[in-house]
Amino acid sequence: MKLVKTNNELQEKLAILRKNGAIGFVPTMGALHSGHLSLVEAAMKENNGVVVSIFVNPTQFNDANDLKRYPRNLEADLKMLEPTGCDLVFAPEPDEIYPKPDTRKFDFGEMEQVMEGAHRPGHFNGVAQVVSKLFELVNPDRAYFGQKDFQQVAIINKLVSMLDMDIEIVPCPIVREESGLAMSSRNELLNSEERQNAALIYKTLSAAKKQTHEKSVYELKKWVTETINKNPFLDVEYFEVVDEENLKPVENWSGNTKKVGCIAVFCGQIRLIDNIELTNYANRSL
Ligand SMILES: Nc1ncnc2c1ncn2[C@@H]1O[C@H](COP(=O)(O)OP(=O)(O)OP(=O)(O)O)[C@@H](O)[C@H]1O
Ligand SMILES: CC(C)(CO)[C@@H](O)C(=O)[O-]
Ligand code: BAL
Repeated sequence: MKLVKTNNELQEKLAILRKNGAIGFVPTMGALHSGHLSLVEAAMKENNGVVVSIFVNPTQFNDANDLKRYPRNLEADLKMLEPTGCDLVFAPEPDEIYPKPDTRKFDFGEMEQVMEGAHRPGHFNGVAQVVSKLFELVNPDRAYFGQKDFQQVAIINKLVSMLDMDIEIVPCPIVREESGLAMSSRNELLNSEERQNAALIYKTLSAAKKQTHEKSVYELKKWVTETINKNPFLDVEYFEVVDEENLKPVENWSGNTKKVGCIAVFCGQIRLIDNIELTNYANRSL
């Protein structure tokens, strides 16, 4: 495993790696955990060379405090990555990615006007700026993204089609702590009491999944929000039920496409997201 910090070094090593065959790419913001490692493992299975990037991208943060306190620990990240056998770790400084300010504006239409897009203005524009830049630099055959960031996967799919990039986007399942809490770098910022209470988020989503036959979408949204808000550590920012394919909020359970419940919850100062597939009529034997 080789650490590279500049684009020149990256291109030099990539030229050698590419001779072996397909390149898999895992973009991250570091503070790695088993969720990230599952993406790297998937990439290792399906490609001949694997590149992981570690870059806390300033342009996707809509909250300056969130950026300031975002956990960073390159040394620990490299220790975690070593046993995966990945080939290259690209950990650039901001100037390497943004030699001049990136003023590009991406238009994802309605897809970015809900959930994370609505509550984190400019977030997906920043994600698109950095991911398109990283895709240009790494030029991978496949890129791996976690379904914890459910809306992000849809945005990235749209990005590659908008930019006509020949990159397969591979969505990977959510990895959870034993308590059910979705693994997230931001979990490191929770104290132990907060972390214990945050487990209620997934517990409630799992219980909600069992109630779609007896509650309307409206009733379920109300129940999830009230159940979580009863916990003094937690404050729901949104719980939305959307169509898996177009991310449009749905008002009833009908239709053939999957419905996904997506949530953002403040646990103290820390904002956590999670989601669960609520219905899958396509696979249900009626
Ligand atoms: N629990 C998880 N399971 C699967 N994939 C995950 C998980 N957590 C993060 N990922 C994925 O890892 C990639 C890098 O994410 P990122 O570095 O932002 O980590 P993170 O844990 O999501 O951090 P945070 O949510 O605190 O920003 C993204 O594609 C993200 O969806
Ligand atoms: C894709 C990504 C690495 C871009 O900074 C980030 O949004 C993330 O970690 O999910
Ligand atoms: N994993 C999403 C990155 C962010 O919260 O900015």
